[in-house]
Amino acid sequence: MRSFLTPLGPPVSRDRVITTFPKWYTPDACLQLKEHFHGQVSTACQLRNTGTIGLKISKVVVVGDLYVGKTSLIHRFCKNVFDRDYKATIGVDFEIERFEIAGIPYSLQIWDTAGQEKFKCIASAYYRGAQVIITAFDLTDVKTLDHTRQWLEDALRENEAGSCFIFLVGTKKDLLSGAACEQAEAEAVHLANEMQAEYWSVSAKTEGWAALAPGPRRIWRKPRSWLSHGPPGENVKAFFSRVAALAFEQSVLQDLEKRHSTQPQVGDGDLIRMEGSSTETQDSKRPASLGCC
Ligand SMILES: Nc1nc2c(ncn2[C@@H]2O[C@H](COP(=O)(O)OP(=O)(O)OP(=O)(O)O)[C@@H](O)[C@H]2O)c(=O)[nH]1
Ligand SMILES: [Mg+2]
Repeated sequence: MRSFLTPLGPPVSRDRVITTFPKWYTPDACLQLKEHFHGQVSTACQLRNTGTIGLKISKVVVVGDLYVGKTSLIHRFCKNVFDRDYKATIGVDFEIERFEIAGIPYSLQIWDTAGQEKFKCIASAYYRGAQVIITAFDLTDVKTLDHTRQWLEDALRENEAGSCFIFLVGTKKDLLSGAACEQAEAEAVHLANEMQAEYWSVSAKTEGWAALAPGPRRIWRKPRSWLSHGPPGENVKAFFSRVAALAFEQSVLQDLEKRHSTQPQVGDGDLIRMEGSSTETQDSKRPASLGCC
């Protein structure tokens, strides 16, 4: 099927290609339990009938207290780096990440906002038009979890109710283990349900094979730390893939619905034109978005 269809833009890096629907972190606090793309979305993607979605950039805003690790989370995903030194974000910053989802190009514009009170009014000016709101807190600091309610309220004030996907993200997972981690996650899952958010625990710090692998001549085995921490930036890539897939699917469905509602219905006009009854074909009457080129 793909071979005779025109490619939509330059290819993206391999680790930004999403072919199967990414899974939730915990079924106890997730936005959708399903494991596949919506049937209509899969069909539209196969036929490349996704309208302008391939050109669309969805806005994601990341909010939360200062020092919780918002910038670190974004930098781990977009640049695969981790900086131990704290440099407060002043106002806002953003990164654009390109994906290919079910064969269709798709981009996220990820807005990193300042957690410091003195920058709050600058940052809040950028909340509008978000398709995804990520509220971040530090798993080792319960105060920051309490504050996520307020951050979310502020972000929602600038957006239409019910129009955004909400995520609650516990950061610095590497600093907690065992019962302490379970306790922190249980509290967060409870709050996520209250907020109608999906919950994820992540670490921007965990290093992968690049830092842990022995010299190039020796046979490299999966480092022991991977067993508990996984690859670099535990859950970071999985989390953003989930964000991208949910936002993408919603965009395609909205686009299909919009196009369906603007299609002429039988009986809409004065006459029902029979096929071949006029020199003007039905195709020439279709809205431009349904054309093949
Ligand atoms: N151990 C550990 N430290 C982290 C992690 N993520 C961030 N940090 C550290 O936490 C500190 C704050 O991180 P930032 O990402 O700058 O925090 P921020 O939320 O962007 O802060 P503001 O920009 O002031 O709102 C830095 O010293 C980071 O190195 C993590 O996953 N694990
Ligand atoms: Mg920051």
